[in-house]
Amino acid sequence: MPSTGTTVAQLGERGLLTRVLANIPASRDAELGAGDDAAVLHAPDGRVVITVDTMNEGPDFRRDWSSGEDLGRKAIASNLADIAAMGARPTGLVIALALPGSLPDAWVEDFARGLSCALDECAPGVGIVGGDLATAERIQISVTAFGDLERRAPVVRSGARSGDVIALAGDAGRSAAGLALLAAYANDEPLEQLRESCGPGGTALLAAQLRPVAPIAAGPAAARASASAMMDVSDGLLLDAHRMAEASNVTMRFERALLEPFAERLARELSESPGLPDDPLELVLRGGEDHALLATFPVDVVLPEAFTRIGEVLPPEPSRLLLDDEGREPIGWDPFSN
Ligand SMILES: Nc1ncnc2c1ncn2[C@@H]1O[C@H](COP(=O)(O)OP(=O)(O)OP(=O)(O)O)[C@@H](O)[C@H]1O
Ligand SMILES: Cc1ncc(C[n+]2csc(CCOP(=O)(O)O)c2C)c(N)n1
Ligand SMILES: [Mg+2]
Repeated sequence: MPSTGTTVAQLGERGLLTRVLANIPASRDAELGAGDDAAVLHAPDGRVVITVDTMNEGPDFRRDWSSGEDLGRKAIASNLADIAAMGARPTGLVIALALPGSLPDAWVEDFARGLSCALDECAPGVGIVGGDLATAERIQISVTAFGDLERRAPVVRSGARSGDVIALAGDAGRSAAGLALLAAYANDEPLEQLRESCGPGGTALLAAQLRPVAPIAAGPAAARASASAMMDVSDGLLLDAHRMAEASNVTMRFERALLEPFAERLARELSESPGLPDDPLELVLRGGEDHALLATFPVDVVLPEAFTRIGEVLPPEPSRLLLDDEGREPIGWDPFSN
């Protein structure tokens, strides 16, 4: 993207809207898209699934690590994962952006490209139906996403039953491994150099952190296959599974042998980045931001293609979380204590 050297302040709200609106896809489900006071979205099921999530420069991302395109992609993955986690099909999004006046306009075009590419790749036909522009000292990105249940019941966190299989669609620990690489090296090395020194495996982990890809289609697939409970894993497998276990009043037991392939993949990808981190299985258990789908299914169900079995649901025990027979604490990401 050739930079014209123009800033957001020079472009102004109108100019910015023209730039942004020119580059974002429309939604197949929009009767009226962006451009008026509000949008009109179809709700074929009659019920609407709604979620909102905010990313703030500083606590949630750094501009020297994430490009505009990275953040556009991450905003789509993290928000559509919440819609998918209800078993719903995404129908549209609205995006509120607060930008510093000094931000180059190329950043905004880059961001819009990230939105479009991620939508094309993981939810074709879903688009941005509106948004809001404001100014702030640091970038804030707030996304509201909508979804349709297609006449199914929502797949809630409280539906896990003793005897169910626990399954995962998507990555575990790879995004956190990418963040660990950034934290360990990126202050001394430019990102390009870091990509070279950590090899293709490390580069893939950086991408998992900066541009996570969520298995959006797996959400409705799980619902069609009678998933009993589901959520996206944003704060870490143990912490999010603990939320599901509490809501369902069950114990979730993960099998070490079934998680080992995730840890082995991580170990391979980290092999050219010595000194990092100590135990890949701990990253699999505690790492957040992969936006994988954690679901439970009755034991006789054939798991949808995207899902891998990782454990089983037990009746409530003193420990809500077990790794084989060892009790585990719900340790993961908490935005207020990190
Ligand atoms: N400010 C708020 N007002 C009302 N409800 C809230 C507020 N913040 C969070 N919640 C609700 O609390 C629940 C848990 O929120 P949390 O952010 O942990 O989960 P989530 O929405 O799945 O997040 P993630 O984006 O990390 O997947 C959600 O149902 C959310 O709507
Ligand atoms: C610069 C920088 N600092 C920290 C992190 C880690 N981080 C941010 S949000 C989040 C979990 C999901 O958040 P939420 O629950 O709000 O959706 C995590 C693990 C990062 N990626 N970049
Ligand atoms: Mg969630």
